[in-house]
Amino acid sequence: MRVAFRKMHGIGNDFVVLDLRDGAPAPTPALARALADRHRGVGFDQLVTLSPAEAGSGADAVVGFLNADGSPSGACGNGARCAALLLMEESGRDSVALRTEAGLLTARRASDGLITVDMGPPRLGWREVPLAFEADVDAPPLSTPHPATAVSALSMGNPHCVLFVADAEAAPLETLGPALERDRLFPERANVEFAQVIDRGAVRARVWERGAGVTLACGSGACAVGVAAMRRGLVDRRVAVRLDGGTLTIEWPETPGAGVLMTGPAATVFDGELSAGFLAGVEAA
Ligand SMILES: N[C@H](CCC[C@H](N)C(=O)O)C(=O)O
Repeated sequence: MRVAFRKMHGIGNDFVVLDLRDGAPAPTPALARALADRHRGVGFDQLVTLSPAEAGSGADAVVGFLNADGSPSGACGNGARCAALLLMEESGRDSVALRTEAGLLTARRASDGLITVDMGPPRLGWREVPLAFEADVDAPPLSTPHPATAVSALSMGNPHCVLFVADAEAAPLETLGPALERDRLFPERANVEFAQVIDRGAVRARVWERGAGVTLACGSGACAVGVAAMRRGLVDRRVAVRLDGGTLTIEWPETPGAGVLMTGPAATVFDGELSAGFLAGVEAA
């Protein structure tokens, strides 16, 4: 069996894209983990799969995401931009629709070669995050001690914990990230963002991702940071979220039910094909 893939990234959040539209089998968590290995595999933060969309569903493809540890993710903003780029290049169109676990997401070309994805509305109920028990999502009772002045929990189709800190550069990502990811408040674990408001138009944020660890960027995390800061009245409804790998623009119109618009680049690195030996090694393990 030949398994072709495409390596892509969005401001350094990197992906292996597997096109399953020809009926190829879905990757197992073991294949994801082997592929994610940056020495013995290809290396990625998330594995992105493209599957055929049902006729008449309005979607161009069904897009799925697996983390480097093999666990599923309901949403992935940077991966959605990359999937959209692939589908736009293939079809020659300037807008596409992706069916994801978080819903039908529309993506379109923006100026300067960037891509905007409507990530859908944030989910702000405690059950939707989800939290383990009923609690205020704007003051979630974390068990893990932390240096934040304010905390917000919310879902963009995947769970996020946004911690507002005075200095994002000094945030202990490597130690607090994994502790907060597995805080008992989060039954499905959480992505963790340390956010420092710079001014009404900019936030500096650093990310520890559920199932992937420190990443250079996280699109859904940038949306979560933007939404949390907007809900607290700390920034305007359009904000630049500066991540380690680059900047995403997050806009959340005030219209009721509006989705969060995320704009940023997407890039193709190379196309490749997995060797029979690699696949056999995963099977045998
Ligand atoms: N890098 C992704 C998010 C991955 C989230 C994943 N780590 C999870 O388990 O929810 C993004 O650009 O939105």
